[in-house]
Amino acid sequence: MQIIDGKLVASQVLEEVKGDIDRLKAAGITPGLAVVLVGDDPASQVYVNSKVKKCGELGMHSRKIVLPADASQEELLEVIRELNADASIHGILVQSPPPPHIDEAAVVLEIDPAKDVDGFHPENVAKLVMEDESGFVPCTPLGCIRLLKAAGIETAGANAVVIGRSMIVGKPMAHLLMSKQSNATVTVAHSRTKNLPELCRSADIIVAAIGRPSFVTAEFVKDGAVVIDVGINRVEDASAKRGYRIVGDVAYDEVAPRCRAITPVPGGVGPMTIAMLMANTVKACRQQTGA
Ligand SMILES: Nc1nc2c(c(=O)[nH]1)N[C@@H](CN(C=O)c1ccc(C(=O)N[C@@H](CCC(=O)O)C(=O)O)cc1)CN2
Repeated sequence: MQIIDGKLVASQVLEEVKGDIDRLKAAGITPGLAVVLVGDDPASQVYVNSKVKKCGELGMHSRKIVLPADASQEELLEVIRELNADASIHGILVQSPPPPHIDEAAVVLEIDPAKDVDGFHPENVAKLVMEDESGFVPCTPLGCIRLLKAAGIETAGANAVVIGRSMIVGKPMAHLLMSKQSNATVTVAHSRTKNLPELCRSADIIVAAIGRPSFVTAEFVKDGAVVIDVGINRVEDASAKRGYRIVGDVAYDEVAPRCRAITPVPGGVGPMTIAMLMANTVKACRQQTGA
């Protein structure tokens, strides 16, 4: 059984990205990312700070904009319009989830698709479906594909089951797996899917992105399957330093012995999200500057 080391693969991606940034800077261009946070959700604060920190480590320009939890939709849209017009910013993202009164779809529509490094804008969604590589692909599924490649997993002809149909992971993941780059046969499962354990047992590759701790148990997994765990769930644990533990959507201890390869949580898909965000920002910078 192979444990796919997301920290290692992320560091390799970041090394490549750093080389690209150094070359852009030598040509007088500094890639810039703007990260917008609405509210004070502790997990979102951690992710936003990690993104800004990573920009600094790579020598990229960044702007962190924090709006109060009661900021209006119009205030947020105004911030995005300003960032769309800022030539030093090549990538823009609004940390998800925003507070409930914010219409996230409308916010995404306001972001210039050329700066939409999260790949959430309908123009980029269409490009993903049409396999137009000029678009931006959401960072987490892009990271999953990179992990499969790094682990030497053959996707062509494989039966893949993606559990979860979110716009941020499940749907884009399904498209990436069925694309001509991957050539897998894909089934998307969700909360209303019948006989889910049986369906998953037919899969060579399972991508768990359902957001429920330890949901995928050994009965879901056939011997020799590859399991990619996208879940990042906080579970209370008084004995843990932070008072909680991060667990995935997969019951790792019982599933891992059955697998050909599996991603752990933490240290699997999570670190890839930020690495692919940096890669998307450099791609956006290149496209906008022609460099
Ligand atoms: N606008 C966006 N919002 C959100 C995205 C996104 O891609 N764009 N993804 C997630 C959160 N996320 C980045 O934003 C993210 C989640 C997890 C990790 C990570 O490295 N996790 C570690 C564990 C971290 C911990 O211990 O707390 C791991 O799995 O090893 C990075 C980024 C939702 N929102």
